[in-house]
Amino acid sequence: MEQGENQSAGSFVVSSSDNNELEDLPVKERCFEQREALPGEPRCVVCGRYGEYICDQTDDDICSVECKTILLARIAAKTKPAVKAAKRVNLPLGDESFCIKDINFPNIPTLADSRISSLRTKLDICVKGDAVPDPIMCFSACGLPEKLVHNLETAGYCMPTPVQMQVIPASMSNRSLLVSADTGSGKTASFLIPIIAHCSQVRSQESTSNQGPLAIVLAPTRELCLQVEEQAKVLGKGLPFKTALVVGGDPLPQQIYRIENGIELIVGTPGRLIDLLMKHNVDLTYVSVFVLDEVDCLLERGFRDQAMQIFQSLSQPQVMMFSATLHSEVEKMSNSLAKNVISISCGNPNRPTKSVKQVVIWVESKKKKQKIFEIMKSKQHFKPPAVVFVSSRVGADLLSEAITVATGLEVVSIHGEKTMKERRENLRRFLTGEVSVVVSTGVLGRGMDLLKVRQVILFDIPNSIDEYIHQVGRASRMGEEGMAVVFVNEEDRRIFKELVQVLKTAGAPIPRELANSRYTAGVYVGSERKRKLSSRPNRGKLSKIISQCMMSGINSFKKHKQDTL
Ligand SMILES: Nc1ncnc2c1ncn2[C@@H]1O[C@H](COP(=O)(O)OP(=O)(O)OP(=O)(O)O)[C@@H](O)[C@H]1O
Repeated sequence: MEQGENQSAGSFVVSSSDNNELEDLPVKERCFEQREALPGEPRCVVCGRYGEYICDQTDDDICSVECKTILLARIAAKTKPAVKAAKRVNLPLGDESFCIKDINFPNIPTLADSRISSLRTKLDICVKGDAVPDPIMCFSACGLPEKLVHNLETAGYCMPTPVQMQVIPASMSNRSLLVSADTGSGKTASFLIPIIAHCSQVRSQESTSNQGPLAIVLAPTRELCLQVEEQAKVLGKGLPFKTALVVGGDPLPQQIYRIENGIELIVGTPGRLIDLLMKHNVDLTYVSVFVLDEVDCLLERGFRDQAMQIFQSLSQPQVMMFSATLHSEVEKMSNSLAKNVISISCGNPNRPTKSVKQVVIWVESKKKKQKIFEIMKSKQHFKPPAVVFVSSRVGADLLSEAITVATGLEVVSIHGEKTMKERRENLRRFLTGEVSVVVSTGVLGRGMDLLKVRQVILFDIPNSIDEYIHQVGRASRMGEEGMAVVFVNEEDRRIFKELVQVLKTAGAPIPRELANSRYTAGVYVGSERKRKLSSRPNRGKLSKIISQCMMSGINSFKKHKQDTL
């Protein structure tokens, strides 16, 4: 692993020398003090961390006194106790401190403030706001329904990611949230888990015959909505929790029919949801949670009015806003949507995730096609499955055909002009491994969890550095290492300054033409870059790729009209 890479995952991983040191230490009191289990090592049966502590009353491996208490409580109840859902409370104004405790295990002490803040530092979590609830260390620690905890385990979620550790308790205390965290860090589950807990609690307690939706998740693309709804169904399985997908391209009557038959969560794109609400009378009285996923995109011109219109039809819901890229304007706008918002930031938002190696190649537009063919024909450089991002719909179709002709690879394209059926089918073929390359416009750039993808190629660099961060992020999930190959030339000068900053921060090589361009004037790319380069163990390989890729190509590849999300 290269220096500085894989920090978010690295915070949980210890080297074997750290390992020996830790094993001599006394029994850990709290589960977060324990390290992650290395492959083949015993795991704590409660939280999945290293199970170093053997509890006398059982043969199970346990990591700490905290998890021992939980385990003993479970044993005492003979079977696993039915976990009661946490009560959703409205905090009285001026309340100084509030902490989510596991109501099933009240004997577990809460941490002192100083230890909470050192825990947050350790997890790379920053919070802003009044009385922010403490982070949780395991899913069973904040009163989630037992079935939901079971579904999480089945999905392979042994323990929460840092963003989930902080967002879940904050959300369950009914507060509105503005959350920024790295791409691929688990933001989706961080809002779905509290939504599912809330919906199933309401439905199991409800005496009225209300079957209207209780929560709405808005996202900017159909594919992202599809993915979020799919994940919601997996996590909510077996609970009184049904979902409706409201996106364009699918028949509206079916969506209406589904909602009329009773659902808890609507996942939709703003345009189609507005359309549905105008044409049909959906009772939104009980919608108490409103999520804006990719909020910076949803509050941009184009989506903003629609998102606000939907928000205004709700009665003071809890608002949760998420993105890997957030700036001050969004923060200001978020305050107009909700009061007393908690801001949570995890890892390194507003930058490409450290897990992705960025290889920027200076290549003239007319040589781009030849360059991508060279990469895809090279066993060394091509790491399928791969996503290729382009700026136009026509470009996506032309390039996918050209790659097939030049390399023999089967390639599909996805963009806004295809029918929903085609988009679904092409995404399915790519995700199931039937085809190894997808050429896409920005529609796959944000939020898409393309699990096996470790390589993205930015054939056309996007218009903004934020979209760049999201597209690069498709090459890594949960801290897995990936690579982004980025084609750049003078035509992309609008983004040069920010791109150079981003590359400098990541210690990535900067092509000579980019470093010397007058459009990067004012951005220092001198010795610091050299120092960073020389400390990278793979620099030989990287510079070889760059020099190879700088060799020329063939025909021009026309830019076509910009695709919109
Ligand atoms: N606690 C967990 N344990 C294991 N895997 C998890 C956990 N939480 C989420 N994941 C997995 O991590 C991957 C990334 O999660 P997710 O798509 O929510 O990231 P994200 O932060 O929304 O990224 P992006 O900003 O790119 O949308 C998914 O495959 C998800 O299933």
